[in-house]
Amino acid sequence: MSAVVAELAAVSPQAARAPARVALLGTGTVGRAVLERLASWSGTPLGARLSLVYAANSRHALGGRFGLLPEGVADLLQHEGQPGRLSAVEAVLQGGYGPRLVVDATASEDVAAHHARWLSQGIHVVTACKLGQGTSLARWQAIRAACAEGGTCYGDSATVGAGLPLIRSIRELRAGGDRIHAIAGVLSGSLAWLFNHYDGLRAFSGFVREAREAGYTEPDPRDDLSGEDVRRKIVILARAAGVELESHDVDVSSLVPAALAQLPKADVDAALPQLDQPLRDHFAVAYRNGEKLRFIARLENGKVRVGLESLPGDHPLAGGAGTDNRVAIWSDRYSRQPLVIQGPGAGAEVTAAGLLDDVLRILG
Ligand SMILES: NC(=O)C1=CN([C@@H]2O[C@H](COP(=O)(O)OP(=O)(O)OC[C@H]3O[C@@H](n4cnc5c(N)ncnc54)[C@H](O)[C@@H]3O)[C@@H](O)[C@H]2O)C=CC1
Ligand SMILES: N[C@@H](CC=O)C(=O)O
Repeated sequence: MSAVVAELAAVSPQAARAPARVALLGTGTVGRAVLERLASWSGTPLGARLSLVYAANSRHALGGRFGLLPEGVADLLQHEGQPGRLSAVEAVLQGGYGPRLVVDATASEDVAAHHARWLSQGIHVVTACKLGQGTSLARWQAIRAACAEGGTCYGDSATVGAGLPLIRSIRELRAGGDRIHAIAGVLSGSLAWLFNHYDGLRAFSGFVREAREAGYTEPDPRDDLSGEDVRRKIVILARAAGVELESHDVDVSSLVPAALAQLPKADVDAALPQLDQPLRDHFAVAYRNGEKLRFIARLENGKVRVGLESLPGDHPLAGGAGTDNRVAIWSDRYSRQPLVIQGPGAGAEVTAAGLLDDVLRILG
């Protein structure tokens, strides 16, 4: 039982049994999968623990004091949703006894900027978005301080590895007295998928479009290809490991040519072929050396770098398939051979499951 639920139980057993009141922000690739998973819990003990009282995307919002049926939310949002304001979230979560939670399935800076405020007001936050903990050190510190102030939890498992037990393992090693010496690995599911499929023959841009259609990339695929998404993830892992660095301390080598980086989002798709020749060249060199291309993040001696590497086929970080993330962690107890964690690192279903696992962990 979490501290918050234990406190509620002490005040009123009715309060402790009340379902948690949940607001879901974002009904895109990940948000839709959250709704599907919630719908699959309907009529089960898991379903009885949560009541979805608010859902919103960037255009519409929908509140239901007595709970919304997850299976009907997408339709209702489109036909009956009203323009939403983030300030409405606190009001809609008020009332009733259950713990209050926001699930952030957006990639929105505005939403991330609200995390600390909600946490300090007693609202737990569970997020797939890395803009809360993976950007400025000041915001990361504010989130930690707000958790302490509000007696709340920040569920961040889905921010790195789409819910793989990465952040948790690092925290548990440290809680057991270990120091983290180094972390290295593939942290991008979309880039893993791209380099597991790219054959140097077909256009790289075609693979990028496939990865986007499959829901592996960020809403703007340049966030993956530029290494920005990986920057945020390694920053989150580094801070969890006790290295409190700033985002700009990370040395990132982007795959995005300058001309493509400057385009408005609407023009990106047509310009993706700008990636093709540089990637063909990288691939040709790696192929001649019998090596594989992998997009790697490394934290070593307090320094962090992110970029494309050409690795021997039998290198420990060259393995994996599909969207697999593969991360090696060296610590006091894993000093010769690292702890290696591998598994799908992108995709709607695994990410939604990671988010809802965090929700259940918080409810205890
Ligand atoms: N797709 C994946 O495999 C994974 C994604 N993530 C993260 O999950 C988040 C969502 O990703 P996707 O679902 O792929 O993106 P998406 O673009 O498909 O969906 C984003 C949703 O957020 C909504 N939104 C934007 N601003 C909002 C606001 N102010 N209030 C309410 N809703 C708002 C949009 O309308 C849309 O419904 C991102 O932060 C991403 O980094 C994390 C792990 C894996
Ligand atoms: N775009 C991200 C999705 C998960 O965070 C990735 O490719 O890993």
